[in-house]
Amino acid sequence: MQIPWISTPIRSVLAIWHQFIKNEIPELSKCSVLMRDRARVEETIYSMKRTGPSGLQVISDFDMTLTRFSYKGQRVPTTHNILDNRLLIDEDCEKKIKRLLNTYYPIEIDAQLSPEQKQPLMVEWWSKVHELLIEQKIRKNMLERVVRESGSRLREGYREFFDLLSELQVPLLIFSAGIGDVLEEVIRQNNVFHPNVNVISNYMDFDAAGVLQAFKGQLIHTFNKREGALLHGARLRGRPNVLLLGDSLGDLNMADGLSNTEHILTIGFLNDQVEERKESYVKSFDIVLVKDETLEIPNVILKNILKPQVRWSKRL
Ligand SMILES: Nc1ccn([C@@H]2O[C@H](COP(=O)(O)O)[C@@H](O)[C@H]2O)c(=O)n1
Ligand SMILES: [Mg+2]
Repeated sequence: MQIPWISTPIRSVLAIWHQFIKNEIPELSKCSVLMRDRARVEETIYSMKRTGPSGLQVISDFDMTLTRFSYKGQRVPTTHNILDNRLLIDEDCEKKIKRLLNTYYPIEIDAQLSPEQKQPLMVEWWSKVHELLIEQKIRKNMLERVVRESGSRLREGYREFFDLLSELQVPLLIFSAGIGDVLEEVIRQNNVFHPNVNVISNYMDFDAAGVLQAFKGQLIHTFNKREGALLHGARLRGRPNVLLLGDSLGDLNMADGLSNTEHILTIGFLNDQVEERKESYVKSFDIVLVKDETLEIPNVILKNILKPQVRWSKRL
C-alpha cells in the first residue's frame, strides 16, 4: 500500500516490519483463511503481543465454535441435541424437537434475513424446545451419562487452547445460547474446565428432587447475545484486548458489555452455507475460517500473542 505523505525511509521500515510480522504466522496464508484486511489483523496481533497475557481475555461461543460442526460425515450434536437420548426424552418429543430444528435452523443461517427478522423466530424456537424439555421431566443425575454417550466433540487442538489460556491465567468466557449444564459437563469430561473458565448460558432449574422445572434467567439465543453481554457485563473481565471466537454473526455482539477495550480480534468459523454467507462473514469478522474443524488458527495466534519468548528461542 502506498501512503504518499510517508517518507521513503519510514515506508521502508514499515515494509520490513510488515514483512516480519507476516512471516510470524504463516498459517494465515492457508486457503481456508479469509481476511478482509490482513495488514490490520497482523497489526492487531502485534499490538496485543506488546501488552501480553495480562491484557488479554478470550470470549468464545460454544456450539460449532469450540465444538466441531461435523465428524466423519455426521453432524456433531449441539448442547441441545445432546439431550436427544431416550434416557431423557420419549420418541414423540424427539420427533417434535427434530421438526423444530428442521424449521428454524435454516432460518438461523439464512443469509437473506437480517438479525432483527430472525430474533422473534429464534425466541419461538428456543421457547418451544425448552417447554418440551420441561414436559419430559429431565433428571439432573442422567446428564453425565447422556453427555458421555453423545457424539459431542471439541475441535482438534482444544486441549492446547484451554491449557494455554489456563497456564497463562488468561480468562476464557464461554458465551453460549446452548444449555449451560450440558456445556459444563462436556468440558468437564474433556478435563478442560479449568479455573480461568467462566460460562454464560441457559441453565436448567431443577427442583429439590433433581427434576427439570424451568430454565433460569433471561433466555439467550443466537441473536440476542448483545443483551446478554450487557446484562452480564460485570462477568467480563476488565482486560483491554479481546480475542473473540464465534460461528454466527450474532456472536460478534458477545463483547458488547465491555468498556475500555483497546483491541478486539474476531475469528468466525464458517461451517455451513459457505458460498451464501462468505461475503457477510468476511465483512463482519476479521478472520474467517472456512470449513476448518480445528482450533489451529486461534492457537497459533494465541501462542504468538502470549508466548513471544518461545518463538524467539526457537529462532535462535
Ligand atoms: N433447540 C435448539 C436451539 C439451538 N440449537 C443450536 O445451538 C446453537 C446455540 O449455541 P451456541 O453455543 O452456538 O451459542 C445454535 O447455533 C443452534 O443452531 C440447537 O441445536 N437446538
Ligand atoms: Mg455457535
